[in-house]
Amino acid sequence: MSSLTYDLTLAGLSIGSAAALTGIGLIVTHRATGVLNFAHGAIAMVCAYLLRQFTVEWGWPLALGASVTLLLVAPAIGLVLERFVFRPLSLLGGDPARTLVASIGVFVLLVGGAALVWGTGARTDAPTLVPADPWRQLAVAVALAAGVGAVTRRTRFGTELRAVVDDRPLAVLGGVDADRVAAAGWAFGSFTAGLTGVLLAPYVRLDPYGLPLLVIEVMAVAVAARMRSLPVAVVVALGIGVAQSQLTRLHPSGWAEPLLLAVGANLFVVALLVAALVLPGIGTRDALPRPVTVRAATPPGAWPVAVVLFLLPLGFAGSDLHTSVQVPALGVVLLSLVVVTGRGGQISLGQAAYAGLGALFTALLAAGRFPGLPRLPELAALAVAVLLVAPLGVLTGWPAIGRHGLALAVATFAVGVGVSRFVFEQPYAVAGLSLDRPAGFGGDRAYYVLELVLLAAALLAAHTLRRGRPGRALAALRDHEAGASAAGVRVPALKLTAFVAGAALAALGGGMLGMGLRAFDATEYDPVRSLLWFAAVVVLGADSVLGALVAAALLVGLDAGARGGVAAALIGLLAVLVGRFPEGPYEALRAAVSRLRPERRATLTPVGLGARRHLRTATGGRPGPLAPPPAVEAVATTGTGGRPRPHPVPAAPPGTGRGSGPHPRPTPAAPRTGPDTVRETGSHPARSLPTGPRPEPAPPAGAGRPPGTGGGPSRRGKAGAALRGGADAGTLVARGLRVAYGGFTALDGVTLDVPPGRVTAVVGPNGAGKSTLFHCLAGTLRPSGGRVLFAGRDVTRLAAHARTRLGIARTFQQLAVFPSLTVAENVRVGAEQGRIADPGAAERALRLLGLDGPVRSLPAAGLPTGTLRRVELARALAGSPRVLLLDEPAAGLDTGEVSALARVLRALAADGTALLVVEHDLDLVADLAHTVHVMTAGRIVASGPADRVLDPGSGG
Ligand SMILES: Nc1ncnc2c1ncn2[C@@H]1O[C@H](COP(=O)(O)OP(=O)(O)OP(=O)(O)O)[C@@H](O)[C@H]1O
Repeated sequence: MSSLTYDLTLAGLSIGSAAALTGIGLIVTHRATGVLNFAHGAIAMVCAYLLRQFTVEWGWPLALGASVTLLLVAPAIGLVLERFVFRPLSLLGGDPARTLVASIGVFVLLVGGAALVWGTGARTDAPTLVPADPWRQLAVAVALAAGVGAVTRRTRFGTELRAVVDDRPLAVLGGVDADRVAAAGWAFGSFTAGLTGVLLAPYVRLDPYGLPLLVIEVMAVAVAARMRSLPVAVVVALGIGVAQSQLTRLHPSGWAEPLLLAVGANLFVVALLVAALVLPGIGTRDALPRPVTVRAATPPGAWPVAVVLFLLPLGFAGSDLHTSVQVPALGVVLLSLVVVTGRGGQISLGQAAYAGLGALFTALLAAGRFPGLPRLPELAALAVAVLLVAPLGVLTGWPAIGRHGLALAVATFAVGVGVSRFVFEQPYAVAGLSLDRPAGFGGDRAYYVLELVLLAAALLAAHTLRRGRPGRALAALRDHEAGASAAGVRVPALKLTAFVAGAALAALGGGMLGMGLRAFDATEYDPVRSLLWFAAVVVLGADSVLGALVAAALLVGLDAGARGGVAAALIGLLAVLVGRFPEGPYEALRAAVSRLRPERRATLTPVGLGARRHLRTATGGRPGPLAPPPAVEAVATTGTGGRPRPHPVPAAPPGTGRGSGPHPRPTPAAPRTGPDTVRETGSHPARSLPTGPRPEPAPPAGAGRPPGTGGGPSRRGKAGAALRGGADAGTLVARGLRVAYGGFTALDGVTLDVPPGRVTAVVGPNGAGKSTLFHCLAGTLRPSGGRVLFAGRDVTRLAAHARTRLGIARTFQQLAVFPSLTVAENVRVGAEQGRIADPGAAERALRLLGLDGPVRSLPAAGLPTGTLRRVELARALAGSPRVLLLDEPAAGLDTGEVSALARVLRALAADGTALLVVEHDLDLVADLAHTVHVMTAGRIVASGPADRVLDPGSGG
């Protein structure tokens, strides 16, 4: 090996060792606690500053300073974080979105705190702990990895750690002290962070922003190791380190030279992009699309106050006015996060990249340096820049389609870092670039007026995106992605739209910021800003436009007078605490105030209680359609105290499977109830829904309609009838469906028909494959073999939302409502995204399910299960479906509610809808279904009319 190669390899091993340490720390913390610690780099930076403080400022011996820093302070930071930040969150359910916000909060808090204490300037006198000897650094990293590996594999603690990682609740039940495991994970993770910081500090710029970012960039190492394997992390870290070092020998020429040089110098960033965007999402706990925030209530009178406050700077002069110029611009940037994260529920840690691109493109366009475009006046340049940046929103929108939680956080952060390193910091893009304000708006006051106009336009855009149809779809996406898809929301397209709109808004704000400062300054759009802005918007109520404006004013105002870092420290502190107040900052404050005034507590009824109170009023004393009729209610409360247990599910062919307990015998044919009956239920549902015995199976669609068809929910009925053409129009068919999970066959050639006008039921013991079949029909699972046909069309490869739009609606076994939306809005989502745009459909569905009283205006959050089942069914019906798939619709309902549900379902079948019910409650199935299929071990083992299949005595 030539001496240059050898030297470069050594240098690379040195960098790689530091990266390996970071990877080890991140993985250990993640494994012990499930938290991807974004604050890792900030802890490293704080420890580096502390060691410098002890040795350089206070003159301590290096060994003492290093011991105190690494063995006392660093683990103590981890323990404090575990005890006071993350343990309370894990007690609240350990929602990854909230722990992510908290870890970003810690990052921002430490960075802000360090800036406050040590200033923002870079230090070049950090003490050298381990001389620039790569072998020693490598030895440290390898020894640590080996030590952790040995502890994990060989000790009791390691067993406990693995138990907690596999299943925390189960481990706790088994006597493992999960808090102790988490505390040890945090202490060790912080120790490695500290070690990384003190090792790196002498060789890089030690400043509050740069070092943390440098450390967090090497997160690629841990992501590439799937947050699990320490040896993989170490090997990847050393490999990238050495490769990056060797690449410095290359001297490419030609047009690609600057880019290749940038890639060579930023190989960890390239690795982060690859690991975050190409590899599948990390971890199993990252796939929770729960909202980061709830709907924030706007305090009364807040808007007029905000308007006055935003007009106030017009009376300022000098530096105050000059500083104020940043507020509207930052407000616009933060509005982009309100749309993407607040309303759409999509974590975006790369928003500064879009803001920066907005400023950069504006500057390039105004300077006539944008390839292929002429020089433009400033305002036109800003407008064109917004249009150019908007489609780049797919850079983060595309990963969001398949990623949630942590995986999405890492992917968007990676994009932000990539843009920063490969565009903003490259001389070829930004050298000699200046940016002026539009002609006529050169002065601060005039420019501020222009900004207010642009802010108003951005507010209008944000308002449009948050209200009305797109706003409801976005909120549905945020609240329950699968539910939104089932309601017909085109989830992938909507995510892309949200990110594109977010990119456009951020670009506008970024351009305004650049013009305000009269320069493109890359540090204004540093990836750390993304984290700060994200935290600021989340803590001030992510779905609140006003919150974004307040955040902008706070961020600019706090940092203007005092030392830099105050705003970051405050926002960080709030972000650390925000998970404790899931109801939102304003509500938390209101609740706190109310605790001081006990006599007013009654007015602060929690949503659930308030909802119930309203519900009683909503039904006006008369039971809704799914509420028990009085007689049943009396039995339910005085008799068995609940509904009778369902019969055991038959596991064998007919004639042997039915339980011996009493059950309602399938009753003889009754007069058919026509759709008119259903319509009448709009006003008096409980009384006018068919209460008699099960109606005769309706003839197949197209084979003639019963009298009374002309009425309707009946516009729906008519539309449905018009669309139902031939004999199999509207029939959902499964043909030879096969699904295997690994080597286990869950569906083994299942074939069945779900014809219009009939209730088809699937029953079977646990694990028979009913849910798997249901998922194949609904489009949430693609079978490995067989086909799903609807109205003669092959829909096997069609996504869930596309099937909904064709007319295949579904409900969920676990409720899938949108808690932040009102009952009426929940149902409207179904009507707006469904098969046919029918403005009256939502109202009819609300009436049919008895949700048209005051309950319609209540948020779904906290309503009782019975009501929410009605909401879900109403949402499905509002899309005017031709097929309705119901997964255990009776789960959680009491006897009266089940009877009422059965009446509604019968009426729907009578109206020509095809119904498939997967149900454990055989009484309900016997009462409702025309055809029953019995499943066992992935196969249908018996099929036929309900009375024959379910009743052993009937000799079927
Ligand atoms: N994602 C999965 N990975 C591996 N196995 C799975 C998965 N989902 C289901 N299974 C297995 O496939 C089989 C069928 O499951 P499925 O949930 O479809 O049954 P089911 O009849 O709906 O049961 P239940 O009535 O309990 O809901 C079961 O043995 C289950 O353990």
